Amino acid sequence: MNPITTSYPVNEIFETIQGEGFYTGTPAIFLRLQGCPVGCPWCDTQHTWEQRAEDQVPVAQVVGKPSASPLWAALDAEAILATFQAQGFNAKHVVITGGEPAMFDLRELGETLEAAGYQLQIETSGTFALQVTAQTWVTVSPKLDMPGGYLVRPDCLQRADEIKHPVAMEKHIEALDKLLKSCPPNPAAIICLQPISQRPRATELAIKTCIERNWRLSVQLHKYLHIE
Ligand SMILES: C[S@@+](CC[C@H](N)C(=O)[O-])C[C@H]1O[C@@H](n2cnc3c(N)ncnc32)[C@H](O)[C@@H]1O
Ligand SMILES: Nc1nc2[nH]cc(C(=O)O)c2c(=O)[nH]1
Ligand code: SF4
Ligand SMILES: [Mg+2]
Repeated sequence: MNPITTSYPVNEIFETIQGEGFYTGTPAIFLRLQGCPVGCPWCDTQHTWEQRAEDQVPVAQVVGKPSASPLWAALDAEAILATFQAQGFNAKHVVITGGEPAMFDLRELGETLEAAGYQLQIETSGTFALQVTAQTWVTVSPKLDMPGGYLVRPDCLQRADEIKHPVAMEKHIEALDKLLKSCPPNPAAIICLQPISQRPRATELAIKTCIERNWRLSVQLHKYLHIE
């Protein structure tokens, strides 16, 4: 008898260059999962917030479809791997994002993809308990005081390989300082500041603060390059 397999709501699968954080510049397959209740007002992917039954489609419609659509397909780990292979993707780095991918148990997916030679990265807000393989690179982009009312979990910050904080104003740096003081992160975690929506003042603030603190700048390279 087959064990029960986990099904994931997939909004998109595409191959591009990782545009954010530590792995910026790395060819990567993006797996975007549908659904997020956190509600960041400036979120790039608001089309992924709701998972509606009427938006479910066959897999063909989430591979290479226009990116800002709420359509999703239910795929298990084997179907996701088969899609990567059928597309002939070259990248061996897989970024699982969303939406909020930490709402799902990603261990079966991770084990399947790692067995096929892929390395995984998760992009998460840190507001749900992580269910990822030990080898998964964890990028936590903490979401503080967002409309959904979710709290950043100390266990996520301790597991983070990278903390990538979106900033536009001084108060966002202060909020990060307060968070890192109250919930000490993994001491090896790399800290990046990511300007919100390429705003010039946000970018200047991020550059200045990164130089002062010896943190890294993450500029969403894909937006400057006009690629997905
Ligand atoms: C769309 S989120 C999806 C993954 C997860 N929900 C999260 O927030 O980390 C992926 C990354 O994009 C960042 N992001 C979203 N909208 C942004 C914006 N307008 N400007 C800069 N970064 C943004 C998030 O902070 C996160 O690091
Ligand atoms: N190129 C590219 N890099 C990214 N890094 C994180 C992304 C995301 O939406 O999570 C993203 C994205 O949407 N595109
Ligand atoms: S947690 Fe991530 S996907 Fe959810 S609203 Fe915020 S940025 Fe968007
Ligand atoms: Mg994006």
